[in-house]
Amino acid sequence: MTDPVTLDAEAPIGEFDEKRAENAVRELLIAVGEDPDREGLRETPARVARAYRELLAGLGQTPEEVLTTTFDLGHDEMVLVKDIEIVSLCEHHMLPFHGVAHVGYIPAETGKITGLSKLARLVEVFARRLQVQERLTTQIADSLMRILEARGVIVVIEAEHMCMSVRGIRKPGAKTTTSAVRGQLRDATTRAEAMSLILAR
Ligand SMILES: Nc1nc2c(ncn2[C@@H]2O[C@H](COP(=O)(O)OP(=O)(O)OP(=O)(O)O)[C@@H](O)[C@H]2O)c(=O)[nH]1
Ligand SMILES: [Zn+2]
Repeated sequence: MTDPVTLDAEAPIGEFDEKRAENAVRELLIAVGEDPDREGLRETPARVARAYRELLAGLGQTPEEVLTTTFDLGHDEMVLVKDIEIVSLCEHHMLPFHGVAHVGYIPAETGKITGLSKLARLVEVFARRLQVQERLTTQIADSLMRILEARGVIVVIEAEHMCMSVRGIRKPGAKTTTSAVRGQLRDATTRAEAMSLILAR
């Protein structure tokens, strides 16, 4: 069985079986006391299956696929994209958590950099899976280090978890911040500079 915590960033798992997902939703409707054949629910299993296919699309993608475009611009200082909106599904309740990711890196000495949109695509690859926020943060950071051979990486994610706001403890508005810092960005001065750019509004 795949270890969910160390889930290999390069290895997408399983195919999405839409028919099976539909059947499961139909079962769930029956389990909660609903009639899946009533007018309003007739198309619901198919809709929910399509929604999950979309929300979990990252399971079929690898970070290598999206970080293909690289340029050699000779730029060797930090590149930071802020406020990348994310929606992911928490693996404990399969409820969304949503917020923003800030992704920065110091390119390799060769100046190998990627397109700015690719950083947002990379975030999507990992967000569109069943996740915990910590692992999402780590996987983005580690794949940038590995694939771009970056000298340093910082990833900060701020998110609100529906499982904490609409059920359970019911604390809407509570935000969780996670960070992953690698390589030269661990240096106190560089890290402080990155954090001040991230926090600047
Ligand atoms: N560390 C971490 N915890 C998460 C994340 N998403 C959800 N959780 C937490 O996972 C925990 C699961 O706890 P359990 O006690 O097994 O489940 P539960 O009975 O539904 O817990 P409550 O939410 O406290 O009602 C909860 O504390 C959630 O808040 C995440 O991304 N990271
Ligand atoms: Zn949860």
